[in-house]
Amino acid sequence: MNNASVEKFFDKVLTGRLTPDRQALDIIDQTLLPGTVKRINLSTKEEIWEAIKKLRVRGAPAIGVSAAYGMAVLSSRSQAADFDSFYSEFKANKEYLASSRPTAVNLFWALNRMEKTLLDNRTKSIPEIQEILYHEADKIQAEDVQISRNIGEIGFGLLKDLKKEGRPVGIETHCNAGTLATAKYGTATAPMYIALEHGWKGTDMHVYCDETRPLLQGARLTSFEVASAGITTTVQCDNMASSLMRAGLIDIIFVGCDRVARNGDFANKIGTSGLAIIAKHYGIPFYVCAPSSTIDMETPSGSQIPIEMRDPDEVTEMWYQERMAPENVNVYNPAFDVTDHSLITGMITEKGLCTAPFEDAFRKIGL
Ligand SMILES: CSC[C@@H](O)[C@@H](O)C(=O)COP(=O)(O)O
Repeated sequence: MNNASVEKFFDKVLTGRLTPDRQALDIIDQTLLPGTVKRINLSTKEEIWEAIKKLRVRGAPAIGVSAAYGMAVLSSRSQAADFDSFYSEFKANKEYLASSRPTAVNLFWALNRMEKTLLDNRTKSIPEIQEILYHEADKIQAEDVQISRNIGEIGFGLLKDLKKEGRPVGIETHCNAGTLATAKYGTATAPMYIALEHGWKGTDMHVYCDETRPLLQGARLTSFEVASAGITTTVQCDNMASSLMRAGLIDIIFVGCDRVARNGDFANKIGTSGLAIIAKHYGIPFYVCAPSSTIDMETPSGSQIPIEMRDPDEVTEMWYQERMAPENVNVYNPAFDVTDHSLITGMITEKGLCTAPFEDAFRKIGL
């Protein structure tokens, strides 16, 4: 794939943007993928909340970008006559959007950043502040593109070291930490897209996407993205990871994260910790791709990360015509799990590669 076609691919699947009149968010509805590629507009606070809650837009950085744009759109409609009433409307909208999902820290990070911008500009007129909020959301979006690019360049360095003549580099990933989950390159997928930009062919890599039960982000989203970009792709069920690794097909694992605690423990899509444990057993390098906005120095360890529990129907009915389990059976359905820092080979941030001890490494990159 040449650079022009990589760019065309990105244009098709980009997640966070505004409509031209800036009155609504324009997102791809990820619940319909891969069968239907449909863009939808979100203009009310209820629509934005519902889209995040229902995973129409999902993935930690994309949730943050959407929340920032959401605050800019909602604030632009304010009829408030003075700063205090403008700010109290802002705070009510912020609190409402913050209640959509609990685990990905980027949501709160982006909302707090928008609030700080508003407060830093409190002496300006309301129309000026409304414009500044749009500008800040654009900045968050543009920074996310650059952050993913940097993560991709570092990850690409690791891929280059693994390249051997006559055999693709085997990469396993879990859930979707791809273009759909960010503003452009993804985090866990960024090394692959950057590899294409550096002239690798799609056949130089083989990406193994865990299907990612229960909502199948790996099967529906990552394989769709990566295959659309022309990279050799295979989907396997989550319980096949050990079999893949034992067969010698996996050289490296890249995953994303929803929140990284100060000690390096991190929450990511349910199933990630199991993957890390299996990788440790087989001696396969396990890398977490982490924008610094996902590292939460206020959370000491993984035990303090709030884990979202989701609707039991996602396990018993959601993707099938018939029920998959008896009516009223108990269901355990956490959306995320915590991986212990001892299982991580390295954490790739946009500011450099962090290795244990993680707290020291995070301090060194300015967190
Ligand atoms: C760059 S996205 C990182 C994570 O948000 C991703 O790996 C993940 O777990 C997403 O979960 P989801 O429930 O689909 O929002």
